[in-house]
Amino acid sequence: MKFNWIKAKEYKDIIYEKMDGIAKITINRPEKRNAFRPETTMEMYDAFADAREDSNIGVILLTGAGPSKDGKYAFCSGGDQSIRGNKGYVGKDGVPRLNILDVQKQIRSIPKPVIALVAGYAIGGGHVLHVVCDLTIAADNAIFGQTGPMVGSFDGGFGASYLARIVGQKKAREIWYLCHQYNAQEAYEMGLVNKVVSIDQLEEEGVKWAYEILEKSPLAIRLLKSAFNAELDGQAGIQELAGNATLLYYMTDEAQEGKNAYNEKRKPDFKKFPRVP
Ligand SMILES: CC(C)(COP(=O)(O)OP(=O)(O)OC[C@H]1O[C@@H](n2cnc3c(N)ncnc32)[C@H](O)[C@@H]1OP(=O)(O)O)[C@@H](O)C(=O)NCCC(=O)NCCSC(=O)c1cc(O)c2ccccc2c1O
Repeated sequence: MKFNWIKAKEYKDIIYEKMDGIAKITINRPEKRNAFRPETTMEMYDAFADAREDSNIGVILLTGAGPSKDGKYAFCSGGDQSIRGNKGYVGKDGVPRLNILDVQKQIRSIPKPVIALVAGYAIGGGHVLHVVCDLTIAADNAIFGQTGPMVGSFDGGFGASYLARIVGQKKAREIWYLCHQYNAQEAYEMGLVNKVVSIDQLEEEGVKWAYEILEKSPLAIRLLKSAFNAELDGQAGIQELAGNATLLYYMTDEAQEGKNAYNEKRKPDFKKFPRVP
């Protein structure tokens, strides 16, 4: 099915579109299996920030452009090794960066579900990208794996610890120590993806899941996301959950009384608010 995506902003390395409450970010470097360079990552950060700020957007899809000229698909093959320096990935400004880590944190903390739509390779830092998304829908041609120990890298953050929460310690260690590749069915069986569909159904399925989520209570979804994160993310996770508690508290008459009293230069009257058991 063809959807009426509307371009939301012009970028070089990504395509950013919106439709009916859904934002879609597509990494668009198919000739490099959608490997990211610092500019790609900066654009992704900017687009995710826009999707966060846009109150009409409730779900974000993250995917990779394809197929490339040789007919192969990729979600993302991680950091672009051709511009990797000795302090990170070097962009046009000559500055080395590992700024995909900022995007990982952003995906986790954005108070809206992010769904990875994976066709073809999700490898290395590209694999970690789908891992940090709330949900993953895989095409039947999807291939998953880490390459770090083969190419002189590793992601000891979410790429290791959150992966282990998803597939278990033994499997996560296997994935990183052996650097094998796993097909969509194997990924489904280890709980790494939520569903496997045919390649021509991938976007349709992602949009269907997004529409289903959009029908649900936005605050309930927001609170659930921060609740799922809180346990693993330590102080940062608790901050997110607590921020949502503050958001809800601000909506109460009790909190309004405090603010109004301050602005009206009077003593607040909190006595009228019950202390529920
Ligand atoms: C993804 C592949 C398994 C696909 O294999 P296939 O045989 O289908 O395709 P080719 O290998 O021929 O690739 C076609 C074409 O694309 C280029 N390419 C593919 N991936 C990359 C890449 N990551 N960087 C640069 N270029 C890439 C390839 O060179 C070909 O170009 P030609 O001009 O020769 O046609 C296979 O491509 C593959 O294994 N790719 C490498 C995967 C990889 O090792 N990725 C990096 C892992 S490390 C990482 O991503 C990483 C990034 C970070 O920012 C971190 C930050 C903090 C901590 C850790 C980080 C981290 O680990």
